[in-house]
Order: sequence, then structure tokens, then C-alpha cells
Amino acid sequence: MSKPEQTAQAALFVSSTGSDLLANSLLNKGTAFTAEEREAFKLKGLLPGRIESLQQQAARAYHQYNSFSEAINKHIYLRMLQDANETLFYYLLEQHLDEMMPVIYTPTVGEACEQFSEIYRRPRGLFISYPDRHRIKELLDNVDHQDIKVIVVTDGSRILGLGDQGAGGMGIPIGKLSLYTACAGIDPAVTLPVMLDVGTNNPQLLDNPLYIGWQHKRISDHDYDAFVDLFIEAAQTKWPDVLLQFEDFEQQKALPLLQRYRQQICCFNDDIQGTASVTVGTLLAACKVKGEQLRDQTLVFAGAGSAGCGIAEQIVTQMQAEGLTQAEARSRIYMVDRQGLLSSDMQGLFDFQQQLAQSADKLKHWPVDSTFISLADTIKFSAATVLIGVSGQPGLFDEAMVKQLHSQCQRPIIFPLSNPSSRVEAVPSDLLHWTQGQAIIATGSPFKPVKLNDQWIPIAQCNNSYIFPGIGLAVIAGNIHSITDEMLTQASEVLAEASPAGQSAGENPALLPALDDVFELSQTIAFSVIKVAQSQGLAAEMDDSQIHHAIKQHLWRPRYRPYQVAKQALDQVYAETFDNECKQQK
Ligand SMILES: NC(=O)C1=CN([C@@H]2O[C@H](COP(=O)(O)OP(=O)(O)OC[C@H]3O[C@@H](n4cnc5c(N)ncnc54)[C@H](OP(=O)(O)O)[C@@H]3O)[C@@H](O)[C@H]2O)C=CC1
Ligand SMILES: CC(=O)C(=O)O
Ligand SMILES: [Mg+2]
Repeated sequence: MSKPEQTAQAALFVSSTGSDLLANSLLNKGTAFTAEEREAFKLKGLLPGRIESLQQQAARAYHQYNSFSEAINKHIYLRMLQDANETLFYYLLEQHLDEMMPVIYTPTVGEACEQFSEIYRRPRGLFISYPDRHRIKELLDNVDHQDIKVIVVTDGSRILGLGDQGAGGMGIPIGKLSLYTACAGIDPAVTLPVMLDVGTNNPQLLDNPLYIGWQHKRISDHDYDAFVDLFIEAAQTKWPDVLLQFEDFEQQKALPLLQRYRQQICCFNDDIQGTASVTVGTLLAACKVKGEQLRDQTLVFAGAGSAGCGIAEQIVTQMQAEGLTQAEARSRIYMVDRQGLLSSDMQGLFDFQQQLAQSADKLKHWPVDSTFISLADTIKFSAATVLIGVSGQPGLFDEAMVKQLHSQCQRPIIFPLSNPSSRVEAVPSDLLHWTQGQAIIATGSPFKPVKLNDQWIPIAQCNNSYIFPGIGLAVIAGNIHSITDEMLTQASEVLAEASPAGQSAGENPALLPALDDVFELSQTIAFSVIKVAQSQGLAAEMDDSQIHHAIKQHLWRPRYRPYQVAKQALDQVYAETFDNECKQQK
């Protein structure tokens, strides 16, 4: 019998025993409970006799994982493992992040959201339904671990590029928070996925007898706003320092919610700000490959929603940092939405779109019907060099458009960023074939390297998952009270610096660091973001070595800790952060 793995970590004081302990995913060690622990915690007989190490358990779990051929079944398996034993789940992810990230995150998480009601097994996170709006405090009190530091919240209204998924959208906060832990070492005990279940306008869900959510049309306007207010107030009262990540809210809600709450609670919108940060970082890396600057580019966006306008605004900031005036920067960015190229004389634009619209006077000189300027015409008459897809429309970038773009510049930058893979505007192999391998590509979901002329071309995954875990780590380790645009700009600079482009030779270097390096990268982002926060008076005062120490202190690693019986009826996994806070306050 091999010796079970124990680490040098301090013991945890645990009060649960027997099947309660085994049912607690944060504390459960399964067959890795030692002989002494089995005695002390009344586990004798509840587990098979053999005592295993974490590695042995992981080998079995990987074997089981591989017995499923379809990605959705692998997803279901991993989610069950997460609900049974989080240490083992994260250890397995650590060993196979490259392979498993597409299964717990995009693209498979999209399918999991669409089928959420059918594949639902065990509860995770908090569902706050509109009919419970007057009981939100009580619902928060029902969360079994009470020291929450990061919440990812959605209302399921725009899940990836898949539209309204109602309560099934919960798959996204669960997936995002898994990445907080896997990519930045955030303790899973301090994270909480939240679904604001305000109904759904998806007819299939309204008709589905298995639907797990509130089977009602979405509430809107004042009722919706008042409901979100109630949630924010309750969350902030209970967890004043919590970081709130808004995720996958539909276009008309995303920016207003951010604007309403960003001065009130430490929050950011991942689709607007996290996406802008990763995309500008990746664009900077792509420009390095071309030996140019971002200010030299002319950019066309397909999709003028949360992601598109968020990215565009950060490009304006970056171009200004590179020496352009704001007007010059804006004149280089063309936003094409469903109604064609946005121009200043269009009716019904949102404010955030209006400020990115091109001047109607300028467009008058284009030889096109100005009532609808198509994506193809915009690419051609703007003389674009960069094409970014955030429309959720599969196949939107066709061969003619891409060849036109290529005719205008030797190395076009093309980022079809829509998720999941089924919604991508063009697949990398087509883009490379249409441009004889000259396109510099990044996608939102993962794509395999493409073989062209005996050369393998890596495809970068430009996804906000490179950014938000590091931001979360910064907030927790640096005690940051508010997230500013400057912090996200800093994160994007760190990402660009870490890009292998510019460091390695060759025409097609990887644009972004490998997933294996993301854990380190998140710490570097966290450090830089804390420094910016300090300079803005928004973080704890610490010198550089204290910041590094604070970051290390907050890294949770999936390893079993030895357990001792607690005298009080409180499991230390929940209690120790309270203890630390009490000590700090003294
Ligand atoms: N890679 C990454 O990290 C991220 C990727 N994304 C992806 O980007 C996509 C968009 O997200 P988001 O901006 O939040 O969604 P939004 O709904 O806010 O924006 C999408 C926009 O695209 C427009 N659109 C629809 N069809 C077309 C078309 N044929 N041509 C041009 N525009 C069109 C929509 O118009 P209308 O409203 O009229 O339909 C809408 O304005 C999603 O697929 C999402 O998964 C988002 C965040 C991060
Ligand atoms: C990645 C992401 O946040 C999205 O597609 O919505
Ligand atoms: Mg999102």
C-alpha cells in the first residue's frame, strides 16, 4: 500500500464527520483520507480499505475521463468530479489544462448551458429568482461557505454567442470561476457563481418541461433594475469587499449596469473590459509581428455590441498613448453592426455606439449607398488592415472580404473572436488558405494549429480568460476597492509583454503565452495591477516584496492538507479567513 500524499501545509481544523464530510466537495479527500483521519472523522467503513495518493486518484479520474468520447460527456464528468472533490478536480486540471480547458470552458460550456436543464445533477452556486426578490438576504445566508471574495454573476440573457439561455446560463459563472482557481490559484471556497433568474424569452426553454429556471418571460425595465439593485445591495452588505464580475448580460444591460455600479461596488464587466484588455494585448503582439504599431492600423469591427465597443474604446486609449489625438484614433475605427457601418447620422444608436460612429460627412465620399454600408464595403473603402469579429455570426467573414483585406496589406490581422467555436466568423484554416498563410490570427475559442506548406501555424486564443483571473488575484491580494480602466490597460500591457511574438524568430510565432504559463502570468498581472491601484489610492499600502508575498499567500493549490478534529462546530476551511481578518483588525 503506498503512502498517501500529505503536504507540509498546516493542518486544517474540521468539525464535519462521516458522510457529511464526504459530501463536502471542499473538504472531501475520498480514498486519500489517512488511516488516522478515518478513525478521527468516523469514516471507517464508509470508504474502501485502500488508502490512495492524490496522484493515484487522479490517474483513475483521468482514465474515467478518457472513457467518454464526446466533449459534453467529459464536461458532465468533470463537473461531477468538481462537485464531489474539488482538490482532485483542480489537481486533474492542473495536470491537463491544455486538454481540459476547452471542456470546462468554451466551446463545450456553451453546449452545457444549452443543455443545462437536461444534464443538471447537483446544485452549485446561488440561483436568485425574481419571485424571491424580497428574500435575497436569506438566500445569501444559505450559502454554506460564508467568506465570499469573488462572485461571477449573469442573468443568462446573452450566453457566449448563443443568445438567451435563461437559468442554463449558470454554466458560465461556474466555468469562469473554475478558471479563477485553475489559472490564478483563487481558493474555490471564496468563490460564488450567481444566476439572477429573471425569466427567459427563449421559446424553447419556456416550452421545455425539464427547464430548471423560472418559466416566465423575462422581467424588464424598472422591475429588472429594482431587482438587480436588491441583489447588489444585499451582496455588498454581506460581503463589503467582494469582487463582482458581470458576465454575459445582453447588450442593452451590460454597460448601463457597469456604469450604475462601478462607483458603488468593486466590479467589472468581463465582456466589455476583460475582452478589451485581452484583445488590445493580443493586437499589440500582432503588431509586433508586423513590426508596426497599433496607431498604424485601420480597424473594422463586425459587431458593435458590448465586446466590440469595449475593445474599440480601449484601442482609442492605446492609440492616444502611441501619439494620436482622440479624433485621429476614432477615425481609424469602423464599427459594423447588423444595420451596417455605424455613421453619425444613424438613428437609434446606443450612446456607447454613437461615440464610435464614423462621421457621415466622411462617408458621403464613398461610392456606396449610404443607407446601408456593408461589412465588405467597409473593409474595402476604409482600406482596413485589421478585421475583428464579435458578432456571434458564424461564417460572416467570407473569402472575398478576406482577399480584399489581404490585397490592402501584406499581413492582415484577423481576429474572429465570437464564441463558442460554432459561432466563429471564419475558421483559421480558411483564413490562412485565403491569404496564403499571411493572416495573423487569434480566435475566441481554441483552434488547433493549422498546417500550411509543411509549416504548423499556432492559433492564439484571444479570450478574456487571460485577464480576469489575474484581476481577481490582484483584488484579493492587494485589497483593491475599485477596478479602473487603467488597471485593465496595465493587464493588457503585461499580456503583450509576455507574448512570444517579438521574442522568438519566425513569421508565425505564437501571439499569446501557452496555457502552461498562465498561472505565472496571472501573478505578474496581479502584481502590476496592484501597483496601478496603489498609485490611484485604491489598494493596500505595501512595498514590492510585500505585494509578492501577499500574492503568494493567496495562491490556493490543489493539494490535500492534514485534518485535525475541530473543537468548535465550524469547519476551518470556511473559518480561517475570518480568523485572519479578525487578527488583522486587532
Ligand atoms: N473572445 C472573447 O474573450 C470574447 C468573445 N465574445 C464573443 O463576442 C460575441 C459578441 O459578444 P457581445 O458583444 O457581448 O454581444 P452583443 O450582443 O452585445 O453584440 C453583438 C453585436 O453583433 C451584432 N450583429 C449581429 N449580427 C451581425 C452581423 N451580421 N453583422 C454585424 N454585426 C452583427 C449584434 O446586433 P443585434 O443586437 O442587432 O443582433 C450586436 O450589436 C459573442 O459571440 C461572444 O461570445 C464576447 C466576449 C469575450
Ligand atoms: C469569453 C466570453 O466571455 C464570452 O464569449 O462571452
Ligand atoms: Mg462572456
